[in-house]
Amino acid sequence: MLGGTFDPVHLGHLRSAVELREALGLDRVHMIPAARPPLRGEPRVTPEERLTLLRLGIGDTPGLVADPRELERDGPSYSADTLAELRAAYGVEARLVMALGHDAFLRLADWHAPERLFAEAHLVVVDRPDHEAALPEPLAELIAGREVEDAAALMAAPAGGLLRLRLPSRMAISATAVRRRLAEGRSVRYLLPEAVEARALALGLYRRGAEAGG
Ligand SMILES: Nc1ncnc2c1ncn2[C@@H]1O[C@H](COP(=O)(O)OP(=O)(O)OP(=O)(O)O)[C@@H](O)[C@H]1O
Ligand SMILES: O=C(O)c1ccc[n+]([C@@H]2O[C@H](COP(=O)([O-])O)[C@@H](O)[C@H]2O)c1
Repeated sequence: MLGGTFDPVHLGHLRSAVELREALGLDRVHMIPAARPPLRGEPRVTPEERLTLLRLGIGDTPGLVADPRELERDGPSYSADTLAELRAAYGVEARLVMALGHDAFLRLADWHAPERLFAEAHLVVVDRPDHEAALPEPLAELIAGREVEDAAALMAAPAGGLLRLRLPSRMAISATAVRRRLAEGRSVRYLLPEAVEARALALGLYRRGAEAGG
């Protein structure tokens, strides 16, 4: 699982998903837009539009799946609930991994039922440029004893481990910077997949003064 607000999806997300799949030998990566992301304000664009952009971004990429399941639940989009659904779908023996960037990882202790995340899945933390910071104390306690050295050690069990990964193509792309550029009418070429860029420009998504929801 690679969950995100995806407001909008960008090449940093998509390249990370491809490289995660390769590094861990995953059958597939479920990219799951958060309908109502728990720890941030309302996204600029509706969940349905963010899902449409994600589908366009993934296109026919092997092994990447745009997964709408969080749009089908009410209330905040808690990852613990999403992982429980994936666990029920794949069974107790499956290796389940939740991937997240280092910036999101730093807030993990504030998430809903963080211990449940480790009961359902492994956590893989992906390095992002410009996001190095010391771990807060509650997070250090939460992950104590969970960290493993490499993908093989992680995949020896169905859940419960933590691996930090530096993927080959670390990309300093953020959705915040993409939204700012679109608001200012500046180029987003090579930050977004072409089809996502084309739709964002055609609909005037993220344009200054545009309605939330595009
Ligand atoms: N360039 C990137 N490289 C690796 N991981 C990333 C990158 N951008 C985002 N992620 C990770 O993908 C997940 C979803 O990210 P999100 O949709 O919040 O994008 P974002 O670029 O961080 O957005 P924003 O700037 O709006 O906070 C998070 O775990 C985040 O850390
Ligand atoms: O479950 C939670 O409490 C929780 C709190 C914050 C973030 N998340 C998830 O983490 C992913 C990245 O979130 P964000 O806000 O960085 O886009 C996305 O799938 C969110 O639903 C989940």
